[in-house]
Amino acid sequence: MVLSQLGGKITNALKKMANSTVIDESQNFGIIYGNKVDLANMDSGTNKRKIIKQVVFDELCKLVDPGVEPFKPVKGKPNIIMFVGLQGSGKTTTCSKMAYYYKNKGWKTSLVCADTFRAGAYDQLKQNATKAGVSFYGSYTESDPVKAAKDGVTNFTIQDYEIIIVDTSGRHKQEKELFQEMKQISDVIKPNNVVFVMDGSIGQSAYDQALAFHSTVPVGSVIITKLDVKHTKGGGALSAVAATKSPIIFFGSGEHIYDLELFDVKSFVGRLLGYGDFRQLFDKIQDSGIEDKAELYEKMIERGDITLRDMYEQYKALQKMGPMDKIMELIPGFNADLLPKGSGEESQVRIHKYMCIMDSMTNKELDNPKLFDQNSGRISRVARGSGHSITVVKQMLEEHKRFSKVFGAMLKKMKGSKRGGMPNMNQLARNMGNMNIGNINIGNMLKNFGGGMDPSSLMKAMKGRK
Ligand SMILES: Nc1nc2c(ncn2[C@@H]2O[C@H](COP(=O)(O)OP(=O)(O)OP(=O)(O)O)[C@@H](O)[C@H]2O)c(=O)[nH]1
Repeated sequence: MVLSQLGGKITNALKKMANSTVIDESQNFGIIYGNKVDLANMDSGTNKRKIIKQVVFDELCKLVDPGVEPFKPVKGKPNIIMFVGLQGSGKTTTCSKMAYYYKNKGWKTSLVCADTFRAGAYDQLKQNATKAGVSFYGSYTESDPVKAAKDGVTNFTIQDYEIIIVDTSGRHKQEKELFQEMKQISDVIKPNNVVFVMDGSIGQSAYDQALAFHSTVPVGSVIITKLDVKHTKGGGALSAVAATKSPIIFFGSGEHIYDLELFDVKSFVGRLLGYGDFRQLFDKIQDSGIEDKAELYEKMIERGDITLRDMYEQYKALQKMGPMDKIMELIPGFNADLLPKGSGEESQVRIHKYMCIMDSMTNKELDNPKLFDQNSGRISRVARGSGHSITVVKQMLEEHKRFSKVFGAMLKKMKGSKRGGMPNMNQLARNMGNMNIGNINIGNMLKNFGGGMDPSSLMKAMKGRK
């Protein structure tokens, strides 16, 4: 059976199983659990579904994990990373995302354009390098990709760059010449890691394509792109791992520079089987720094009030976590289809606007928003200073009032209560009925979690997965 079809078949079989009262052994699982589960000889009280689910999960994890340590760059020396993949797989975009990732982790990072084939590749990578805030090398006039790659790598090596990412042109396995050229680039720049980029929606051809690349250059890592695209589960990832015997290191979750997620085998398999992804969610929350703000929250609880400065800090953390719709998709059981299309983007833009406005306020105003009620001249001044209209500043202040009303009530309840006084989701949903982030209604969103769950158990559940 083609490996890429496996994920789909298993998911369907599990769904059938969930809807039936009797387990039918012909339901496809033989391929996965083989002789690992002896259903016939199990006690009648055994939860067979649970056991099968676990075995399927474990076996899929083994298929996605080749048992090879992923490449780790070494500090203080040039780490040359060469990207290869099919045309349109998302190579150029992913190179830039990876550069952004390493730059943010404090590595001296650069991008080299060795795609002299596709008109526009140079401009695309150069613009992305600017967005990512990393150095760029490329040439409009050089038509030899091997020379472009060599010059770029030499240029950055002598300047002590630690991460040098080389983007090459996309190719199909039929294109023998292009494959030869890719090999020449690899022979000349001697990459420490060759990354094979694969579109997550690719079907049956995944195995052959991956093999064609791996037999020409020493692929050491795989990145699966476009896992955010609807109905894309990334079953082809199993084929890519099988063909290259290399670990998947990241996956692409959108078109933006920050849409690159560290790959975790269990999370991925859970996602493949439709279980949601607490691990990713927890990592995002941790990266946002929200957890380091214990002191800030204690002060808020003590005051039972939220200032503009507190709101600014919350926005800052939200911005780091990325668009809201992407975060919500990671919550198991949450139906992301209920969110309006583009809602995540819109909320990011709005949050950015509001933060600019708050940047133009004085410390006194940030700590005491009531000052704006006493003197409307302050609103005009902030509008002028931030480059936004008076209407937008007023909208922002209204948003703060709503925010403060809802959370202020919650904070008052939390003060002095036994388990931190966290209300359950239904209570929160009622309180937040009027609140929006961008065009996402927070009240509706929380109702979607189901009333039984409370935020503190959510946090515990997430931590349990760590
Ligand atoms: N939704 C989504 N789109 C992506 C992702 N990664 C890349 N893309 C989009 O896929 C398209 C192709 O990406 P490129 O980076 O230009 O592809 P490429 O592999 O460099 O293309 P060639 O140079 O022709 O080989 C672009 O529209 C990207 O924005 C992803 O993770 N999610």
